[in-house]
Amino acid sequence: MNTTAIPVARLASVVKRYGALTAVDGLDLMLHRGELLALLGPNGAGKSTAISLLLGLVRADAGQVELFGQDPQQIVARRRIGVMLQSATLPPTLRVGELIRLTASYYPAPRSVQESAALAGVTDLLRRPYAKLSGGQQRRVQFALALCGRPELLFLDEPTVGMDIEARQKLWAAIRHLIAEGCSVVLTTHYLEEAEVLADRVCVMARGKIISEGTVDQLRARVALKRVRCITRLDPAAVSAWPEVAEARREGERLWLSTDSAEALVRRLLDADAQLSELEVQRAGLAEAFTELTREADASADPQREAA
Ligand SMILES: Nc1ncnc2c1ncn2[C@@H]1O[C@H](COP(=O)(O)OP(=O)(O)OP(=O)(O)O)[C@@H](O)[C@H]1O
Repeated sequence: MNTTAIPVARLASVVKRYGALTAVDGLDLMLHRGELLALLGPNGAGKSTAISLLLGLVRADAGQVELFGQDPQQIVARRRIGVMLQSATLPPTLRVGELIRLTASYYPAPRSVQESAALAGVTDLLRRPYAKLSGGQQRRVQFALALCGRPELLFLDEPTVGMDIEARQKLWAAIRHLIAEGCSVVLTTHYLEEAEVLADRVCVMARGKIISEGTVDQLRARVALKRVRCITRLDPAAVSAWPEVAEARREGERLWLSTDSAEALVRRLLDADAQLSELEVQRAGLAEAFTELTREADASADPQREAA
């Protein structure tokens, strides 16, 4: 059998309910080797539940869940993954080096402690007790633990929360290194910039379903919004009432506008303020695309989902 053709992870028509609440509602998701999939969505969209299903931590009420073509509760499947969840409880008195050595011992062909520490940028912390580290340092250690088993699939649930920008960029570089080695990654994040920098594919979830899927560029293109910026005396409250304007706000001396009809808006702005200057028109970023997509999903929401 050609094992490379088997998806690394697969959810097919999966449903997960908590009482009357349907947290995951007929979800289809496929991850291939060497791919980084970013799961985005507002709080409560079902991202962590989807990951818990793939990790075998919760059982689906309906549908199929597979890791490397197997039940995620099989130990052989679990030995091929690395996990960094939102909250980690680790023995506080152990030193970082001891934690990495202990975690690596569960895997058949782990990286050395030195290699794991270097990849996660924690070499200088190896002799420090875990409990004495800062939040951002603990997050980096958790990343070292996730990668020390040389996983083929890495789950990163909000990995860079609490990290400063330098630590975040180092972690992004390490993730790219792992991807280049053939590792697959499922990433959830609220930092859209993170998905923009790393993701091959983005799935936007809302209310337990995928509402949009594609590359960052495809998602941007699907939402026709453009961003218009200028220096003007016009009042954002008045401008936001114009039909061409989706959103208006002032930042310093600049007016920021989102629009799906940039040409008409620019014409109207120039008519309304002859002194207007430094006019710029750009495609929307992932942040705007994401807000717009989830707003559309909310507008067509099924009121039965949260019938609890
Ligand atoms: N163990 C549980 N018991 C009851 N309800 C739960 C449980 N876990 C999750 N839920 C509910 O399921 C829904 C989806 O939650 P989930 O944590 O998967 O969302 P999320 O997209 O990961 O959100 P966030 O971005 O806030 O982490 C939410 O309404 C949540 O309250």
